[in-house]
Amino acid sequence: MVVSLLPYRALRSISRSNLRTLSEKLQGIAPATGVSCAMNGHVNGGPPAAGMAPSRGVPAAGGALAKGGGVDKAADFANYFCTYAFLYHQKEMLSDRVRMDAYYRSIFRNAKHFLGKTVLDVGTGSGILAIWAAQAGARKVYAVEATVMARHARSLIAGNNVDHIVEVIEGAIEDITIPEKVDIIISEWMGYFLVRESMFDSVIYARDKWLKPTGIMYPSHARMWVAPMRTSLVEHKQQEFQHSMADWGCFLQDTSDHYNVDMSCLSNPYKEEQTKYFLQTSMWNSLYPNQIIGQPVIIKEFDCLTTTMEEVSSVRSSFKLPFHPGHSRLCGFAGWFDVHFKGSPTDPADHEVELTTAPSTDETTHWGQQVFLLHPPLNLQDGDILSCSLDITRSRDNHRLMDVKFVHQLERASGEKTPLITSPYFIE
Ligand SMILES: C[S@@+](CC[C@H](N)C(=O)[O-])C[C@H]1O[C@@H](n2cnc3c(N)ncnc32)[C@H](O)[C@@H]1O
Repeated sequence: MVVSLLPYRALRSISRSNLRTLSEKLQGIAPATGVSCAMNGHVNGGPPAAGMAPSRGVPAAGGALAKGGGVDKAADFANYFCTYAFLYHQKEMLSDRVRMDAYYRSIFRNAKHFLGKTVLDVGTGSGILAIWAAQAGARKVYAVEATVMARHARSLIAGNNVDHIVEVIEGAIEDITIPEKVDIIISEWMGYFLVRESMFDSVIYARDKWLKPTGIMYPSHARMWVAPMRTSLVEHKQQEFQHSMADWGCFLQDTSDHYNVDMSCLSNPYKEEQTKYFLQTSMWNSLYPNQIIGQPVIIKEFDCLTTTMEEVSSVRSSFKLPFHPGHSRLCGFAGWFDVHFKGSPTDPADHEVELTTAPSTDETTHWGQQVFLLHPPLNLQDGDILSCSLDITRSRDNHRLMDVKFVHQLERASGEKTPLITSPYFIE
């Protein structure tokens, strides 16, 4: 397994401008392997350098799906769970102040929900949410963690004197059993653009099996957002792609001259591979609000109490993106999410709390935003509206990664419509 030396979560402690510079540098130096963890880490992790394990959940290429279509548990464990077993990785999440403050406030400002209640923490990691639930007055907390991080959680929980309340259970939520149904399910399950990692599945599974009919979900709601954006990354990625193809040309020549083999029949598959890697894979970025050039729209809302597996496994949405006046170029789309802690309809929160991962100058999160670049960018005129449909499904080879299809068309103020464009992307 590849362990990240400079995981991007750690960069929370680096100033925002340094983070940007580092991100850009690293995006420029990683080799285009086209496969494996290195590719995932480079493209999506933004800051992590080539060969480093990608960040949140780390699904590597290589497939977590078994031949029959079900999840291959061993591969899933090796590809997805592996990094969550490292303290450095948990520390990066624990250092995300926006994330931490939101969960902390949601629990302690709504302590009435926890007082004397039973709680299930799905994916307890270090045990932080379970500890807070106990400190807020829970009678019993079941803290379930699939990886050996469960052992660290156990000692952290004992070290904070709540081991008489919190019981750590090492195992996947799908495989374990607890002796009773619970009043609250708490979990931090959100991946990039909300759905990457597919961990919400496990929370839904836990809810359907272990939550009392009167139970409450923490968080209770989640939303996915999309907005039009501008960025110089379009040129940057185009240049990288052109360099890579020029290098392929030299390689063909050298191989022919020195080794007498004509490799040109591989040119098309190579180009396809590089196109996917440089131009079609969405990127992690921490955008400034002024890079958003139109009104963000909510493309999907989930009520965590009622959402089904089917609803999360494929997200389809049609929407219109209006632009702020004065922008002449659309470089792509930014995607992010927020979650809310509102309690339940029968037992609403005293204090609703929001955790947002929207572009911000100071309230940045380790999730950042996912950027989907347009190659080439679209020329805009004032009054244009982009009519879009978005289709997010799970990757055929790895259910924790996503395939995205954007279909879009400009509607001019004059009523004229440009041809429909279909752009495929991959969230890796
Ligand atoms: C994003 S981390 C959150 C950790 C901790 N709750 C926090 O907020 O800092 C998600 C954790 O859930 C665990 N996890 C993911 N899916 C799980 C499953 N199906 N069963 C048990 N644990 C799971 C991962 O190993 C990881 O430690």
